Amino acid sequence: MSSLVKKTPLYTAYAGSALLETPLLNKGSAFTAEERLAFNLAGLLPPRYETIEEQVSRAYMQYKSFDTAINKHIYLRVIQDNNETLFYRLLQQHLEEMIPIIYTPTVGDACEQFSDIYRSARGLFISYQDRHQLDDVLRNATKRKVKVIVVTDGERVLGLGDQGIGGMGISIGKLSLYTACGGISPAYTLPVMLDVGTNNEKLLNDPMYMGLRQKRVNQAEYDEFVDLFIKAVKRRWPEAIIQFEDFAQPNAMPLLQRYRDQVCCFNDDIQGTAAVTVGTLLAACRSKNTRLSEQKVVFVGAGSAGCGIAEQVISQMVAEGLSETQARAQVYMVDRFGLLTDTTPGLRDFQQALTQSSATIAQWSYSSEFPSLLDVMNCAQPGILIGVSGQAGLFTEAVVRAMKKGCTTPVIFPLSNPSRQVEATPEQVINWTDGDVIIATGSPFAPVEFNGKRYAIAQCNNSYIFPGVGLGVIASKARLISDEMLREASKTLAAASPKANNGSGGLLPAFTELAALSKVIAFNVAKVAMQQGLALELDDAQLQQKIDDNFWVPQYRQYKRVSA
Ligand SMILES: O=C([O-])CC(=O)C(=O)O
Ligand SMILES: [Mg+2]
Repeated sequence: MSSLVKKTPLYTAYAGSALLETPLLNKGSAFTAEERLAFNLAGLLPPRYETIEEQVSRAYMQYKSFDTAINKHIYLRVIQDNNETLFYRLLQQHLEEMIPIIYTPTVGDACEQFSDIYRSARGLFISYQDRHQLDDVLRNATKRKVKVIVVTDGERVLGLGDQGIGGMGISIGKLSLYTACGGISPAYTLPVMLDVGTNNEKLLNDPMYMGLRQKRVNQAEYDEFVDLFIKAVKRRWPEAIIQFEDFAQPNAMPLLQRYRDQVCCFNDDIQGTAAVTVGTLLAACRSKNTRLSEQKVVFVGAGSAGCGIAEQVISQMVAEGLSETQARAQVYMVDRFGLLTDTTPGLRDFQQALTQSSATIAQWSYSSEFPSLLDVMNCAQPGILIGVSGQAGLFTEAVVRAMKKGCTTPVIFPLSNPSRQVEATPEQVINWTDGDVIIATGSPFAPVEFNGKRYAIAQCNNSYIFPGVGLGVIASKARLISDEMLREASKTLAAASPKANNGSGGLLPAFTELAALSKVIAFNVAKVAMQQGLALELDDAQLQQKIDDNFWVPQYRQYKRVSA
């Protein structure tokens, strides 16, 4: 492994039970004889010295003893809160099996049941009531040198709506992937939950609910609070990346626009999802010997995520040679009232440039006020269908069959998370297209057998993008995260597609390749940041060295004691 394995000892003043209770430092039974002596651990641990491999075997045996995904999740979180090195070593060895447990889909259940399954503290819960003491709150964080913050207000968690304080689950899950797949040391990551109340009645009436028991604060209070938070972060950790996660539509885009030129931040649901989707679309088009600019693309779900992807698709079409007008004419946004057209009332500002002209649809035959998804399939005959609606079942048999009639090998991405919110299951899509389809989902799905053929289901999830982008930003000390940097991440992902490169295999690399892929994404993204004058100036060898130096591997270091 080219990553740096730190051979130098780590000096710490922690000792005795305090050392065992510090998850970043705890080694449990792996503390050596000398360390047990030096750190006053005698008698606090069973006498046998174990290696991390032995600890992993026990932990895996225990993991296997749990029958349900949520209990496996709870168990892994307990290990994480007890011994982070062991947690990541266990994860590294069983990555494909455990990612769906610590991340989507199980993390959705963990968010919904957050207060019920709560075990111990992690990250920062910053409530609206703390707004005048944010510097103190940030100083209380157990991590001193924070490089990545994933912050949510829990208002739109995956496709599950307002989960209030339960949103903390998604911040924790994303950061676990930053470490497992992007090599960011857990010592540098901080999950944050901004608790401004919840409008979820079920939570407000739940005696177990641990968040503020009030309705969400009003818009002016909210904006002021978020602003105080961003400023406090800027004072405490000026270089930290702030990843906005699972904010509801009315806040997601405005917050991104307000802060993206001031602080090193991005919105994972808008920009991360757009980057992974465009990358996966490029791979799909390449494996079909076509170009994105030759396709008509239909989106179901015209929220900030759908519109964010649509704008990136348009940029890509323009980069391939279309005029902007041509590109926009090839993109169709459908929401619950039907196709967005220039006569649709009440459009949000980010939807306005994504409408179809009434002149185009005047030639269509449709019966309701605005063309339905099925009408769009029949009349526009798109080659690509993308679901970001958060609504299960919207890709009906009629819709998929109509699409198949109008094109060869449709590209269908039901992306809503977690699995139960998916617009159609891979099995349905494969059945309704007689197996002639390129498919990717947002949450993981098992391979599908159809007519003796096995279809691997690519997981088009932003986890292909953010760990590598984060690593690149940290390694190059980039000040901001530009669209060009994210576009480079998409291109790098597309270039790694086994199916596009070899004609067979998965549309996207396996999750087990993610650490290696993240390093390549980091390198390419950092190069773009440098070209744009946003980062340190490094030559290729220096940059690679920085990436390797920043790539943490889960191994115990030797400890030496310093007096407190
Ligand atoms: O967390 C995921 O799996 C993808 C994502 O950002 C979302 O659905 O909000
Ligand atoms: Mg999200």
